[in-house]
Amino acid sequence: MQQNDEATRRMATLSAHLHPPSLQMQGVPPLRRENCRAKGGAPGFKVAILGAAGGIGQPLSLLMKMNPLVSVLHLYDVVNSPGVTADVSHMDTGAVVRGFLGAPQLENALTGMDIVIIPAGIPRKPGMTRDDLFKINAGIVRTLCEGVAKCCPRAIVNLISNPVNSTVPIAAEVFKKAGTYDPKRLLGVTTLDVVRANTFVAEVLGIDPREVDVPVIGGHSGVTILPLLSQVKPASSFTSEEINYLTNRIQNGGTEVVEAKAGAGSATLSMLNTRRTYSKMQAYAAAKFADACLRGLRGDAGIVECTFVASQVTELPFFATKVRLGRGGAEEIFPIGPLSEYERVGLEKAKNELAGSIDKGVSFIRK
Ligand SMILES: NC(=O)C1=CN([C@@H]2O[C@H](COP(=O)(O)OP(=O)(O)OC[C@H]3O[C@@H](n4cnc5c(N)ncnc54)[C@H](O)[C@@H]3O)[C@@H](O)[C@H]2O)C=CC1
Ligand SMILES: O=C([O-])CC(=O)C(=O)O
Repeated sequence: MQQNDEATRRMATLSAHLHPPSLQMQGVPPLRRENCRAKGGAPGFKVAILGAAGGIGQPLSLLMKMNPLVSVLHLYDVVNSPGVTADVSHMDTGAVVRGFLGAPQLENALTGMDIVIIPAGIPRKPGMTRDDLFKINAGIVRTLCEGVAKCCPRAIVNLISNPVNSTVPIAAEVFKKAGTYDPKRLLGVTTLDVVRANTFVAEVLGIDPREVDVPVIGGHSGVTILPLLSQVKPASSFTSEEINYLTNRIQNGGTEVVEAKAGAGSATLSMLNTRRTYSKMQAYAAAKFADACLRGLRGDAGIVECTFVASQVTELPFFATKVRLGRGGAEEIFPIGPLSEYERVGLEKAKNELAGSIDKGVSFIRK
């Protein structure tokens, strides 16, 4: 019996070689690819990246392929996913990689996934706001989330596509319509705001950024990005000049990169930040946030990250705060905590702008 299994596995491996991922994507269905997992490959989670051939998608695919918690990695895009898939699939790490190209292959890309990461959509050019991306990205996110609702309704969704303040409400409405909405499983990725805040605060304090933890609440655009400098760890005090400088720099970090790239896109590399380590190996853990979700799914205790999520901490239906990630997604949402007067003023501005962006997303689906 065991011999038969081994023979089947070898045949499937050979068949996979004769029909590599790039060919299968042209219509040849994968032949029992589950038998092609590297021998001894650890069991893990199934992750799909939608928009895998893009500026964020490509390095994210690389890092997810290196994440020991991932056993199956599906790379979907409307262009160039065969090349990215062939390339990434040659890495000698455990995850089995499969590629999917274009709308007819979306459902296969999504079926059975535990986590779906969505960086699909256009990025900003200088002079644009994130909201200027709504026209194109809203429709992209709607279609992809309809696929999620149909094919992997229990998956945890990490939504990266901008404007996050509107695309998360869009996704929620799509899932509500389909009857699959679980607010704990829909997470807008705001980790980059925390990453920037940690970096810029560390620069001011003259300490290692890995030792700094700055909660960033609200949303992911301009004044909706509200760093809580009064809650920085290690406990630190700042002059009002420093508070102004840091708040503005953190709120405009994305624009700083868009302008420096001068038309060639927005932040991609800093999206892939991680500062964790796995045993002896440096953790190439994709976006820090996806890795945190995977550790939550595994059942690790004490996984806390900021994310834009359905929430009751303010009167708004969505708000970014620290949450505890677990097997069910955002299992606990932490309160904002005590604010300085400067932050209280900032919170009102953030809520005003967020309310409009959330409504815009909701009406896009309800109209
Ligand atoms: N949440 C956050 O912190 C951040 C969000 N972003 C956002 O992430 C998005 C992606 O940025 P980049 O990777 O730099 O852009 P990019 O243009 O390099 O890549 C986007 C990819 O999405 C693909 N795509 C377009 N329509 C698609 C569809 N219907 N289905 C699947 N894939 C599709 C494109 O073919 C392309 O490969 C942008 O909206 C950007 O604003 C960027 C940085 C940070
Ligand atoms: O600014 C942009 O357009 C991309 C983004 O969300 C960021 O870098 O925070």
